Amino acid sequence: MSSPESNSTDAAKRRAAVWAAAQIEDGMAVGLGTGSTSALVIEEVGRRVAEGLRIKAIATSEASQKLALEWKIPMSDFAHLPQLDMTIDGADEVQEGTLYLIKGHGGALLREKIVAMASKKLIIAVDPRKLVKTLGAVFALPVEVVPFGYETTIRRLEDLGFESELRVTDEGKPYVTDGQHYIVHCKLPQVGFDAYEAAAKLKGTVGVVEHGLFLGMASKVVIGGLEGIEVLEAAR
Ligand SMILES: O=C[C@H](O)[C@H](O)[C@H](O)COP(=O)(O)O
Repeated sequence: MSSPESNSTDAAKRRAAVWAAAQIEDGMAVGLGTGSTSALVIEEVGRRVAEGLRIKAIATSEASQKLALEWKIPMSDFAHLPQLDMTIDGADEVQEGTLYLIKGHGGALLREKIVAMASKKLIIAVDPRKLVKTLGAVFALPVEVVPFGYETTIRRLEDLGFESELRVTDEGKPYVTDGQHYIVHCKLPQVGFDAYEAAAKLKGTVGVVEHGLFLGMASKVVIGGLEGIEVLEAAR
């Protein structure tokens, strides 16, 4: 049986998802995110498509692609859609004020970043637990690495000051992403942390494919709540 807390979190996610899906207009090319909140967005988009909304979409993971096809959402790819009007995705953490994000605990950060970069707008749908004052307050930062030599890549991430741990499955095997990479969870320092500096250091580390810091990318963050929603806009 689910607890009252998980019920209220689910209701909050759904409110945020419904608002985000309502931002899609007829004829748009749309990126579909990954995770439990994005699954609710896909469900809502599927409902709107069944009612006649005409869109083309690109998914940020194999799981979201499968779900979108189950909902009969017309799916496409970057060979046919050079640019997307909007991507709707979730996040693990949203920093208050800056709207900087940590993403990737669903293992999809690389495709999520590629899709977000190809979108005019990135709308993030979350429940209130995701709002933080400092990035890394709750979650470690997922960093996608090449499997070859991951042990030495982890050592270099540690040398940069990030306490790092390989993500493993319940069976104790390395977690493998859709892109056949591994994920390393890096603890972010909570004092004197500079997100852009950290992002540059991570990008400059050989063996790192991409990291889950999404800085200056979110156009809007919609937070579902018990009563309704709140929409935060990025200061531009
Ligand atoms: O890789 C996964 C994504 O970044 C998700 O958007 C993130 O983990 C949030 O997922 P959820 O909506 O399930 O909390």
